Amino acid sequence: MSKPRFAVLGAGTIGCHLGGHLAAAGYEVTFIGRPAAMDVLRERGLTLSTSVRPPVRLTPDRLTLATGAEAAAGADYVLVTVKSAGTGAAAGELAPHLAPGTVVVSFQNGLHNPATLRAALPGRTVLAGMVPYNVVRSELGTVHQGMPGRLMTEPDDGLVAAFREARLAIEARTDMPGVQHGKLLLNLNNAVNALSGLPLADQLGRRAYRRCLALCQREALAAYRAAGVAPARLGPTAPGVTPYLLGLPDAVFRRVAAASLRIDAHARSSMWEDLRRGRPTEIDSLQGEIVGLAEAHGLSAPVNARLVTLVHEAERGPRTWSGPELYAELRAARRHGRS
Ligand SMILES: NC(=O)C1=CN([C@@H]2O[C@H](COP(=O)(O)OP(=O)(O)OC[C@H]3O[C@@H](n4cnc5c(N)ncnc54)[C@H](OP(=O)(O)O)[C@@H]3O)[C@@H](O)[C@H]2O)C=CC1
Ligand SMILES: CC(C)(CO)C(=O)C(=O)O
Repeated sequence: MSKPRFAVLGAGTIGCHLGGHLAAAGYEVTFIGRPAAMDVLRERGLTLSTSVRPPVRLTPDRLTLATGAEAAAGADYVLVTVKSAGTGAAAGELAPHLAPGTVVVSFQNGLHNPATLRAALPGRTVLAGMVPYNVVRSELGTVHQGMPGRLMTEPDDGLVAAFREARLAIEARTDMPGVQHGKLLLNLNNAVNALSGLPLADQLGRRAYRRCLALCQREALAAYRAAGVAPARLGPTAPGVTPYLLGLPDAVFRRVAAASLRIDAHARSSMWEDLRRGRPTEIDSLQGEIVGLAEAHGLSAPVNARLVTLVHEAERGPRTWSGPELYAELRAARRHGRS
């Protein structure tokens, strides 16, 4: 049987990581991205690095590069890896070109991307996917995976087989809404990390920042309870226990969380990368979701709301926050119920 063909719509950090592994394994992959990003790949090729394996280098002649969604025509699988705010536009661009039966997989953070794609792409199969680990663009043409982890997707045998052949660990899940809500709890750290300006390992090693995340997660868990949402357990601890662990002193936390904190020194949240590049962030799809969910159920989420405000301020002019400063700011927001 012939190998399935792939297209990646949104060939940035995650798109290059996923598409690059598939291309390295001999799959036909069309990378669709912005002209400037595709120029870099055309000149430098693509390097996939980690701290644990030798890098994989794809020379430019091994990359099929495009800048328009029409290049996805003929793909069996289209991996959507644009930021959440770009999903509606990407879906509209794909719609005229995808044959019935094409499988579209959202490997994005946030809760609503698969639904947005389904609404715009009738007759195609849209699957929710999830990337649990961090990838950063460490230098031009290089994407670096900074921690281990297993991708997740709604079941599709062909997709799972191809990813596994490409050495992308992946698990088929039948509870993707729970997975997405569990991932959102982890993504509440994106804002804390972005405002800290620190690598993830360093930031998570500091109790004051972890306490900021714990405040966010407590509000989120209350909103989930009110909404009847059961977040999936994605790590060694149950979501309800995590805020407690986050508050432990540094030395104790390091011992307890050692297994889940195999994060190398390069790893940063995708929101940090957005702020660094002067791009809008996904804050409205992360903390913003918690604020909306809380309000819809008669609750408030002032800590998450304050972070929405702080990150929008940082989009206009970055500033970094020390852990104690940010924790004091968020506690004040909680006390006064303000954003
Ligand atoms: N990076 C990470 O470690 C992780 C990211 N994720 C999630 O994965 C998703 C992708 O993130 P990431 O890879 O970091 O984002 P990037 O911004 O690096 O990549 C997306 C790329 O797609 C481009 N793009 C947007 N719309 C289109 C379009 N219509 N046609 C062509 N290109 C387009 C963007 O350009 P432009 O900026 O000009 O719009 C950008 O270059 C997000 O939802 C993120 O939260 C999940 C887990 C980890
Ligand atoms: C992996 C994680 C949680 C943190 O880097 C992420 O999803 C992101 O950066 O967007």
